[in-house]
Amino acid sequence: MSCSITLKNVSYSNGSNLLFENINLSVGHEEKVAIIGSNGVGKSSLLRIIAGLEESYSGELYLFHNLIKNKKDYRNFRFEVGYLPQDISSFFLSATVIEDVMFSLRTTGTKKEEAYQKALEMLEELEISHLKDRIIYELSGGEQKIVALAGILITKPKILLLDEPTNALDESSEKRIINILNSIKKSMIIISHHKSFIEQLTPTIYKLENKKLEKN
Ligand SMILES: Nc1ncnc2c1ncn2[C@@H]1O[C@H](COP(=O)(O)OP(=O)(O)OP(=O)(O)O)[C@@H](O)[C@H]1O
Repeated sequence: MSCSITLKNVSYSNGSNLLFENINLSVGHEEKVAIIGSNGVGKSSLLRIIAGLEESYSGELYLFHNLIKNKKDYRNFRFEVGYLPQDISSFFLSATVIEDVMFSLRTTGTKKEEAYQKALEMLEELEISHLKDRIIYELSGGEQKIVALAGILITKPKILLLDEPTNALDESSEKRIINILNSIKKSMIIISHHKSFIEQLTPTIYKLENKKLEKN
């Protein structure tokens, strides 16, 4: 199988607290994998490792079969991985929705006019065109989640890492996210407490429990 993400014997401690030990996981090309587990077991920490934000783990992380030893190695893949953190309060770098979604694309070297057009298309695709000129921090939590997703999807990463993508969303917004995630062909790891949400995305569900990651 062609793997986008591989973890080999990954262990991680938060201070003196061992969160997980010898975790192995393979996420294939365009495969969707969900991770569930109780509060505080380390799901977000595991996703942060895969997102290149934690270095103090042991074991091996591979992206597209390349061993990632440090942040410098990770830099080669920074446009291939889109990470949506659980807490998006410091996610946005621009004031308005359109500016922020454009900004994401500008970081990849896209010219302003093209970035503007593509950002408009992305807002339309996610059905949030009406929010275009709104100040992001005046939006609801759910609206902010969809704007954050727009900023990630516009750069067309090959891997999506989504930490609780629907935790602030109402039923209709959650449905919209399900449709969007089902329509895009990317390798994904999705963390969620909502089993009904996860089951509409993928049959491949892992549970983090007792420091181990097991197929659910
Ligand atoms: N910045 C931090 N400093 C200290 N401890 C932290 C920090 N972030 C997380 N922790 C601790 O690490 C443990 C794992 O947290 P993590 O967020 O990875 O769990 P989780 O499974 O994602 O939980 P939840 O389902 O509640 O989001 C928890 O005990 C948490 O209190």
